[in-house]
Amino acid sequence: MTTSTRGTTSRKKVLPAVLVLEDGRVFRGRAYGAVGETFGEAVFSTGMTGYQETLTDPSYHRQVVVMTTPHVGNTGVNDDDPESQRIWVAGYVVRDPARVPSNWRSRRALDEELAAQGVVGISGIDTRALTRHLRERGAMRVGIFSGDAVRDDAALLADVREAPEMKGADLAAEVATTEPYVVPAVGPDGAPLPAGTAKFTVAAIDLGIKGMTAQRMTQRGIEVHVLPANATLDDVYAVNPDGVFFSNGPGDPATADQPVSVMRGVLERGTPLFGICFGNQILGRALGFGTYKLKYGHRGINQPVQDRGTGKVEITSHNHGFAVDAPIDKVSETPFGRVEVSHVCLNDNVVEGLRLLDRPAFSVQYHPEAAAGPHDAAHLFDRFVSLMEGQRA
Ligand SMILES: NC(=O)CC[C@H](N)C(=O)O
Repeated sequence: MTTSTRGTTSRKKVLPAVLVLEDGRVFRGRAYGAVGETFGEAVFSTGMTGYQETLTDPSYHRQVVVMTTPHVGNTGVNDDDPESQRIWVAGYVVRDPARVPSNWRSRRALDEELAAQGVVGISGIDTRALTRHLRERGAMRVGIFSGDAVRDDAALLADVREAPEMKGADLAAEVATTEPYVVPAVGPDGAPLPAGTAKFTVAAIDLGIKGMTAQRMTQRGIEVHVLPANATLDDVYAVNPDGVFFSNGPGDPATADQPVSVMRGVLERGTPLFGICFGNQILGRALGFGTYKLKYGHRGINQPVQDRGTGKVEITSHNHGFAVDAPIDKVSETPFGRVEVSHVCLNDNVVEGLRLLDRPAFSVQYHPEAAAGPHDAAHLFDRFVSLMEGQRA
């Protein structure tokens, strides 16, 4: 089996493709995007819109994303919506791709973009049947093969079963920046403020950060110092931060020992702290809770989450396959004081947020930055600002 997961040849004509799940189920369709072969964890996303944001979210590294919405690519690809510099999904599965993209911002067709970036996909399969299968059996390894990569099913299955699993995968450093960089705060007109004039400085540990997350902070007068995934506590305090942020990211949170130890140092010092998604799982671990793999995860932009403090329900954007194992009905005592589960998913009672009662720290498992998704939870960035203001008062 080749170790490459990226195809190279772009599609000139309709070529056959086959999707093989590790439990032996096979779907036959057409090549979509790059032609070749790819492997990853098969997961489904229920987002009806926002495919560009999904494709470029670094948390999807090594995952093959199945879209439950049948029509994909209708608005083409623009230069405004990517959440990072490239497409990160390992493969892409759609039912019925747009034949003619149409939108005023569109620059290219989605299948051309996938091909240009070497991302192997498949179209024309029954994505409802595939989604129901993953829902029954759980997320599992998958391969997509097209063009010359199509061989007999048994050989393909053997290759799929050799691919690495998501459980135990340590991936943040593979997607995060290797060099620190600064995203300047912006004024009301969106223009960057001169260095040193921002209201707050935040050290953001990049475990796979999305572009919109930094923007939600810079719009609130925060100068964001993005640091590599392996940043130390000294690196964090070298930027003299008012607050520390831990981002989303790919892989199994059980492997993220370095960020967990940095976070414990931040909690000890009592600096305001906010975590999103992977950052929520890291806060869970820093407090002494475990994490576990969900059967098929939450992915999409229409997931109902309840804030247990206010009782309010937010419709939120999700992308997680792991979750924090904390009791949802009681306040827990931890080495950093009392903590409550602040948010739960109404579909399955999974922990969606943590809040410390004795320190200025909180996190959510979902995506308040949206992109794509509703803006119901954007106020959480204001909560982070309030914690930093409170620390100054
Ligand atoms: N978006 C994220 O940060 C995902 C976190 C983690 N990789 C998970 O799958 O649960």
